[in-house]
Formats: sequence, structure tokens, C-alpha cells
Amino acid sequence: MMNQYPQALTIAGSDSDGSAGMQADLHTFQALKVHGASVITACVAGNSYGIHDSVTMPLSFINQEFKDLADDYQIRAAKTGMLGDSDLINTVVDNYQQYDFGPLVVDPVIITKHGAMLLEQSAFDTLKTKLIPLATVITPNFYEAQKLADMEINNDHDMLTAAEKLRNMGARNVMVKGRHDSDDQEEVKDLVLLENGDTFWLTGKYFGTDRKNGTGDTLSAGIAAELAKGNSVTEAIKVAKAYVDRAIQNEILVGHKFGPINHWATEDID
Ligand SMILES: Nc1ncnc2c1ncn2[C@@H]1O[C@H](COP(=O)(O)OP(=O)(O)O)[C@@H](O)[C@H]1O
Ligand SMILES: Cc1ncc(COP(=O)(O)OP(=O)(O)O)c(N)n1
Repeated sequence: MMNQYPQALTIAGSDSDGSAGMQADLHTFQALKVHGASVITACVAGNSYGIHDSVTMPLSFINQEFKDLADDYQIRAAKTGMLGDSDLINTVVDNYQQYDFGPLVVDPVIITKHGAMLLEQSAFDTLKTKLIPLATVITPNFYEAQKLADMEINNDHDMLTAAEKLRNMGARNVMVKGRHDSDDQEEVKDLVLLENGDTFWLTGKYFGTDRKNGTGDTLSAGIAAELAKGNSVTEAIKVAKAYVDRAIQNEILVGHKFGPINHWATEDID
């Protein structure tokens, strides 16, 4: 009998150095034993020193990618990553509403941890009003949560308020990722607000390294992979978080500066 693997979809940008974007998503799908399909929205040219150029895909091409997958594959969950501008978001939303690709994890990619803008400011409203209401889970980082909730986050209570604001925009479950920008900190704390109003915190040891590109993409792809297997949102988030933790804490030497996390970490340790 042929092996069967659940199928998941990443709707994201390509990152040429393989550290983030769609490449990180596909590494994650592979490691978590899910077949990864992709709708490519944009391409960025870059390496471990930074991003140097980007282009977006023609909207007609994106429509065709969706159609071809819907015609043939059985996608059980999807995630969005870099969407670039308002037209792209609208195209993704229209296609997602037309086809059945299962639960949707929205990683509201706005800016990389090294400061490259990956979403036009003029698209923030479209993101909030069109895409967020489709999210089964949304995974903003600290900066994105502040931008989307239009508030400053200074403490745990603020994180919860921001999560509630995002849920009021229509996201069913929200994971607000905590700060990790100071070598003085000992832990990182992410907050999860579930559809039923329950909350829990995920804490992990802060790991000081330059080799941590793609953490957010990996986390959201991990959640999508586990949802494609039929796991609950809570289980999916916990598995994805554990995967990212291992990938950060077992550095690999790829690139000369800000390198990728380690997608072999679970294999190497087990
Ligand atoms: N240096 C670090 N040490 C430990 N955990 C980290 C570190 N950096 C990020 N994480 C974790 O990685 C996950 C992805 O978050 P984050 O890096 O904030 O996303 P993004 O790439 O979207 O900015 C979160 O669970 C976060 O807590
Ligand atoms: C094409 C592309 N998409 C997304 C990112 C950002 O990746 P993310 O994992 O959200 O953030 P970093 O950890 O890389 O900052 C990217 N760089 N390229």
C-alpha cells in the first residue's frame, strides 16, 4: 500500500537564502511529515546579510496556482506568509473563499526581525478587514500585534488586550509572540487566546544567537502542519512551539551573518 501524508499549503513569498518565507515553511512541513504545496506570492532576493530586492507575482498567476491545487490536491490546512500589498491580499482572500483548503493560519508578516518591510503600509487595512476574519489562528509577533491592535504593549495585560482586539477583528484563535530582543532576558513568553476565551502562556528559554531567521514562518507552518493532521489548535500550537524551540537552540552554520534555524534539530536529537 502506498504511504499517505496529509497535505498542507503555504501561501507565501520565496526567500532566496532558504532561511525564511516559503522555504522555511516547506522545511517545516517536511520535518513534521506533511506534504507541502505552495502558492508563491512574491520573491525576495537576499542572504544572511539582508534582503536586497523583491518582486510580486502576477495576480493571474496566483489565481492559476490556487486553481491547479484545488483541481487535484486535498489540502487540509494552509498558512499565509508574505503577501506584500493590498491587491495580493484581496486575491488570496478571494481564492481562499472559493476553494476548501481547511483551517487557515495567518502569519501577518509585516517586517523581518532585521527591519525589512514585507508589507506595504497601505495594505494594513485590507489585512485587518479581509484576511484576519478568515484566520483560524493568527500569529503576530510583538511588533505586528502592536501595529494591528493599534496600541503599545508594555506588559502581560497589554498582550492580552491586543489578543482580544485581534479576536474582535474576526480571528478565531490568537497567539501573540512575546519580545525576544534583549540578551538580558532569560525567557520568552507567548500568549494564546483561544476561541472559547481560555488563555495560556507558552514560555521558553531565551536563546541568544544570530542564527534565528525564519522563526515566525516556522511556527505558523508548524501549526498548519499539525492542523492538517487533524490536531486541535492547542495541540498544534504546542507542537509547533516545541519544534521552533529545538530549531533555535541547536544552531547550524549556514551563511556568514544572520543564518537560518535548524530544521534537522528534531532528527538530530531523537
Ligand atoms: N531568541 C529566541 N529564543 C527563544 N525563543 C525565541 C527566540 N526568538 C524567537 N523565539 C520564539 O520563536 C517563535 C517565533 O516568534 P518570532 O520570532 O517573534 O516571530 P517572527 O519571526 O514573526 O518575528 C516564538 O514562539 C518566539 O517566542
Ligand atoms: C519571503 C519572506 N517571508 C517572510 C519573511 C520573514 O520571516 P519570519 O519568519 O516572519 O521572520 P524572521 O524570523 O525571518 O524575521 C522573510 N524574511 N522572507
